[in-house]
Amino acid sequence: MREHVDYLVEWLEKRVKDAGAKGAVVGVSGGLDSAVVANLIKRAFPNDSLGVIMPVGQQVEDQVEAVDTVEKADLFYIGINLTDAYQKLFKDIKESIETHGEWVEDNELLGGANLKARLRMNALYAMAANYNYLVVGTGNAPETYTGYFTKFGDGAADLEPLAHLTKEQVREMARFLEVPEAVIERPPSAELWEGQTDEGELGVSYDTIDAYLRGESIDEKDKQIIEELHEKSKHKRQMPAVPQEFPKGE
Ligand SMILES: Nc1ncnc2c1ncn2[C@@H]1O[C@H](COP(=O)(O)OP(=O)(O)OC[C@H]2O[C@@H]([n+]3cccc(C(=O)O)c3)[C@H](O)[C@@H]2O)[C@@H](O)[C@H]1O
Ligand SMILES: Nc1ncnc2c1ncn2[C@@H]1O[C@H](COP(=O)(O)OP(=O)(O)OP(=O)(O)O)[C@@H](O)[C@H]1O
Ligand SMILES: [Mg+2]
Repeated sequence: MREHVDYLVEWLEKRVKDAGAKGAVVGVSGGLDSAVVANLIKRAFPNDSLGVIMPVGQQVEDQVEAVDTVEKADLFYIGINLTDAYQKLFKDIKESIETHGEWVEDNELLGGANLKARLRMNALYAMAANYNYLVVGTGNAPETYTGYFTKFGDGAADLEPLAHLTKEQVREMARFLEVPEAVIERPPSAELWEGQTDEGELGVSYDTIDAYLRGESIDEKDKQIIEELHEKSKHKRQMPAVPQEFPKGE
């Protein structure tokens, strides 16, 4: 594990240097993936790394696991409460649509959830621009494969050091990095609405997706779910589609 961590730390250092940047920033949620990235960027850039805690609907100090994560990693951090920004933007969008068109109640929950993720992305890029840092994402292999992230939200980053790791490997790395035990044991959640868990929403467990990605045989029903999620989310792993050049003379 030590070699793998060293490899990722060196990879981060090289990518940041090649970009002409000074360091790295990550959003820290109190979950496993961002805890690992927080520790990696602290190792790579001891004096040029930043964690950002961005609650919506809570105070920064109430994000106990996130605060514990940055404190244990000795990572410099900034808290920004995005509650007011989120509520204002959500209300303005909803009122404008209601005035000029039709608000679709069924899409409200997911639309609001993705708005939170994209607001965090905005804050991270503003931080990165201020400090001349790169934004480091926290996507792991099962999330990337199934498209379980908000396009241009938490899916928007300059570097993705965990993209090749199964959830189990991320957990092992977290143990090696001495991430707080409470963070390692929390059920993975996007926390975009009350009671949301990744596995509840995906309909399949990370253990099963990990096994699928390792090439092991899994239940046919689970395989179908995973392959469907992968196919439906193809657009999230590609650049936006562009038309072929308009043929000359037509
Ligand atoms: N075929 C296609 N080609 C090109 N673009 C396509 C498209 N289909 C949809 N789109 C576009 O993509 C949009 C839908 O994608 P998106 O906005 O991402 O939304 P969507 O995939 O519907 O939702 C995001 C999912 O990721 C989960 N999530 C989000 C954030 C964090 C975490 C976490 O684990 O922490 C999880 C969230 O709970 C939810 O299940 C559409 O509104 C449309 O604009
Ligand atoms: N309250 C928050 N403050 C700062 N960043 C956040 C917050 N909530 C989500 N994020 C960012 O969005 C990312 C995606 O969330 P996701 O739930 O996939 O990862 P995680 O919380 O780090 O780990 P887990 O999947 O185990 O919950 C987080 O890693 C983090 O970078
Ligand atoms: Mg989480």
